[in-house]
Amino acid sequence: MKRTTLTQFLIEQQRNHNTVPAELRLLIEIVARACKAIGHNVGKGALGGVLGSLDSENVQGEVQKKLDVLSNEILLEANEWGGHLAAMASEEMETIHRIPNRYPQGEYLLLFDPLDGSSNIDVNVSIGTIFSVLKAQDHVAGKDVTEADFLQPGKQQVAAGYAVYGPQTMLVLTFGHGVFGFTLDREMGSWVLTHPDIRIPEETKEFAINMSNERHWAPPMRRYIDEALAGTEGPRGKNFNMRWIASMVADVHRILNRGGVFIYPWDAREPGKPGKLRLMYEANPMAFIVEQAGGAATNCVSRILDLQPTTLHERVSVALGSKSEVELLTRYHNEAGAKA
Ligand SMILES: O=P(O)(O)OC[C@H]1O[C@](O)(COP(=O)(O)O)[C@@H](O)[C@@H]1O
Ligand SMILES: [Mg+2]
Ligand SMILES: [Mg+2]
Repeated sequence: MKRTTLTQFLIEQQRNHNTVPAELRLLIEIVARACKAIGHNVGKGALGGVLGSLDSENVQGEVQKKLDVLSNEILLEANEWGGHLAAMASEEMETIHRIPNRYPQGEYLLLFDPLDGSSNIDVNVSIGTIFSVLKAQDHVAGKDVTEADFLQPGKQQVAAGYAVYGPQTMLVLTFGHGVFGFTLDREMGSWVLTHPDIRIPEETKEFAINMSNERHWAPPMRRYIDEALAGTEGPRGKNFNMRWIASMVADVHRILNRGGVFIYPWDAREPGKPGKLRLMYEANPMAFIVEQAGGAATNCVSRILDLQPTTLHERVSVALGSKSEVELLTRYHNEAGAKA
């Protein structure tokens, strides 16, 4: 079997589609290398002293795990000098991180959720890293990048991807021409293309949602799930299965491979907050990947990739996966005049 490594794949993409200029290729290779290092630390577990929490909280008031901080540092350090970046933003940092003057400045902006699924770290369940790449708009050499440069709708992403640290370590990427999955060959240390052109099945009988929040949901959300739970006797006329890993990366990875829908909706406990997940680090990159795999992604009302962000750490409701299901639950919200 012919083995295509990540480097070979990226060079081919550059030749065939002209979507991956050399600078972007280098950036992705550096992110991939950082993910390899994060995966290595994840794999050490208790032996590496990487489990457990720190005393600190991140900007969203969440207690930081040791691996949240370590993964953030690995990504920052790896990308500072070689990533053709103007600046980075992370779920774990209050403000943007400009590339220090001593390093060459580039034209890209990198955003990441360094460690997704933090609650699963200490119980040895799949976790991941999510990232998104934008171009700095009107970037003028020497001008300081600001937070405003990051506030671009997700449809302007030039690349997005995630790494999943599970039974296998995988990297899934899009540049806007399909979705490609690479498995880490742990002996050789190289990413090998194992899932070319991932497509999400259009129809599904499986949903992923945290059911413990049901009593707090808006009526259209309850309608959608109630109808699925009614099974063959209900309006959907079929039985549904449920899965919830509590790592978005792992749930989305399953959906990419066998279909399904992932939902983290608005709920009434914090009515002023649109949802739990972060638009820039979680929803946008995953929405780009899911659309590129033939699925759909909305905030239950409209397309995620069209949303104009107003702040770096903005939250959003998320419904993504098999197209027909996302369209149905989005229609229920729109018919009920629900707000996103
Ligand atoms: O704990 P809950 O409500 O099930 O939420 C799980 C969700 O929270 C997240 O863990 C948030 O990600 P972080 O670990 O990066 O904060 C998602 O990955 C996941 O889908
Ligand atoms: Mg996350
Ligand atoms: Mg995180």
